[in-house]
Amino acid sequence: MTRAVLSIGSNLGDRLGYLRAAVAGFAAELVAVSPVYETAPWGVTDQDDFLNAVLVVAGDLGPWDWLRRGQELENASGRVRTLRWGPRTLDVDVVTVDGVTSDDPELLLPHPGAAERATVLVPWLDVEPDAVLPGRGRVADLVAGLDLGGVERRDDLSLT
Ligand SMILES: Nc1ncnc2c1ncn2[C@@H]1O[C@H](COP(=O)(O)OP(=O)(O)OP(=O)(O)O)[C@@H](O)[C@H]1O
Ligand SMILES: Nc1nc2c(c(=O)[nH]1)N=C(CO)CN2
Repeated sequence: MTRAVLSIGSNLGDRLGYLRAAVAGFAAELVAVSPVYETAPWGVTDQDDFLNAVLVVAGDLGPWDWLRRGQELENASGRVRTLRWGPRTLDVDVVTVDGVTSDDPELLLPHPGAAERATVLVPWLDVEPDAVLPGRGRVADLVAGLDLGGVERRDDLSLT
């Protein structure tokens, strides 16, 4: 049994529909679903805004199973891999799995970008106010040090 925090995002096509498909894909393991945020793109800034959310999941699956399930859902969304950090129908990142650390490039844990990404930490904080990013500290403290401009909660959109 493991518990994982997943970051989901979309900025191409039916963004909310793709996020809902990700939620459906983890329905049996869902512990919590965050609000939806509309977020300005980081990395490659010349692309459309994303919708981002965070899922907490738990079940009889290991770290690689969470990754593979996420990749299956990305593929099912018709995701085409072009540019790094470029537009995508669905992205599923494994942020943490319990206290597991991994330096395998195919599954880096905790996700190395998470500590700097308001698009991950802000929705995570909504569902787990006491969350800790292993090795980096309390999510609330990390969020306090970030620029939250361009991260707007969309209470008119729901994943549940
Ligand atoms: N924690 C992780 N979650 C998801 N994919 C990971 C993780 N660690 C490594 N990877 C690998 O990253 C690759 C997918 O990268 P992808 O193209 O989705 O990156 P990205 O989402 O554009 O960038 P970033 O990884 O910075 O969020 C896959 O090969 C996957 O195996
Ligand atoms: N706002 C936002 N920007 C991004 C995102 C994302 O999920 N949200 N994902 C990216 C590639 O992983 C690149 N840029």
